[in-house]
Amino acid sequence: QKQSSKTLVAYFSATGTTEKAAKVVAEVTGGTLYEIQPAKKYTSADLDWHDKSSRSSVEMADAKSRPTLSSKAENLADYDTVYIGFPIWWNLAPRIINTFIESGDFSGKTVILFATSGGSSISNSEKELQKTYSNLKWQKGKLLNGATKEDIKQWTKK
Ligand SMILES: Cc1cc2nc3c(=O)[nH]c(=O)nc-3n(C[C@H](O)[C@H](O)[C@H](O)COP(=O)(O)O)c2cc1C
Repeated sequence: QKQSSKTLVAYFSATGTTEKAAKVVAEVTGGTLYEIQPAKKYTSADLDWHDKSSRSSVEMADAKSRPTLSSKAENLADYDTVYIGFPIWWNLAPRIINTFIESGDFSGKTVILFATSGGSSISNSEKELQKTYSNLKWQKGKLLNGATKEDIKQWTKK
């Protein structure tokens, strides 16, 4: 178990889809699964993207929004590869992903994104995070909509 502790699979999931993908990523990489949890869980009203005043809309409209984590991020020192998974919101990563990245020391670690969405590709979310945190050692991420365990195995091998 010791050598497998080198990969962390951190994910945020509001409705469980990204969580399913994250579990497979952790399984095939032998990584440690870690849920990024907001201090205040998102209700379905919070997730209503048709409502401009819903919590998710307000957060996504504000690039500086940093929703609070329920606990301090996992001790990153043990890991050299960190996968970060999220649902795509507004063609971006939810702001809590920014909170997570800013709460830990990722220097020297390989950071790899994955996401699920209703159809949007990961490109814009990835581009924006890579631009904001240009000091990190990024490796190409992947949209895992409908990905099988075999697909994920092939991708994580690279
Ligand atoms: C607030 C909000 C905004 C969303 N914006 C997008 C979007 O821009 N593009 C897209 O393809 N899907 C969008 N979705 C759909 C989610 O990305 C998709 O349902 C995802 O798989 C949910 O993952 P989860 O169950 O892990 O939370 C949005 C969902 C929510 C709640």
